[in-house]
Amino acid sequence: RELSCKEQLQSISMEWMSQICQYVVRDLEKYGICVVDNFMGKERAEAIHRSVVSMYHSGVFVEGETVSSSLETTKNVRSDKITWVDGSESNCANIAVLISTIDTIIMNAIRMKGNGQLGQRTIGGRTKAMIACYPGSGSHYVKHVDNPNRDGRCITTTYYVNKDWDAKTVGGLLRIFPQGWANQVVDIEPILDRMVFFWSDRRNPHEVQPAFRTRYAITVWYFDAKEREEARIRHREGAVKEPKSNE
Ligand SMILES: Cc1cc(NC(=O)CCC(=O)O)nc(C)c1Br
Ligand SMILES: [Fe+3]
Repeated sequence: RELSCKEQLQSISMEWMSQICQYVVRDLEKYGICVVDNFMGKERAEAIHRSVVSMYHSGVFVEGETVSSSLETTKNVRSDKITWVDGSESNCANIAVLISTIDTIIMNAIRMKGNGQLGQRTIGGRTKAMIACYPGSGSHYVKHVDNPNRDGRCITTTYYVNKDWDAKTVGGLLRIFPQGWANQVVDIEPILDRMVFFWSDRRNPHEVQPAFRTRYAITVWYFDAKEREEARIRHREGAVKEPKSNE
């Protein structure tokens, strides 16, 4: 019988889990960015890749909503296609395990901190998983901050499912411009089974450079409980326009 999600998670050795959590805590607090390779293991990563490709071909992806209010057309700001999943959809069993794994890492990283906080943030809730596809032929996403105006999102987690990706020939780098690092940039190749964690606020402006091959990424945003509550209150008063990317 198929192992339940819970059993699958337990099969992931606790040792691996605590190793990853130590990296996430240390790197997020020291650099604001953490990159973890071989996050789900090759078999599961390839299964997630197959699921995402078949979902893309089934036509459930839609044009990415621009979050910038400027009059530019969508094409100039970003040209990805997206779909939101919670993991219960058909063909998403492996994505459900990915989401549960990220949840477990974030929750254990906070527990490890002991003060119930990660980078002085109390994590409270998350979005669904947004699967993005950059259809190649130069599709990109201009430099932006995920959460410039305190909408509640505090950690961006992005998982890549691109097999045999070579950025030297097909581009598609995630380039982060970490605030406070002088003019250094962090270039991250969107390779299969790579997980990236970074603060969603103004500390990490980032862009997706033009990609010349179909490029998939799965993103989940984790909320800071207090900031999210404040955003809800402001939103109820109608002062804040919620960007589309929040579920
Ligand atoms: C919908 C949406 C997606 C993203 N994704 C990226 O920045 C690219 C990450 C990557 O694929 O390497 N960012 C924002 C602010 C919104 Br909104
Ligand atoms: Fe972004």
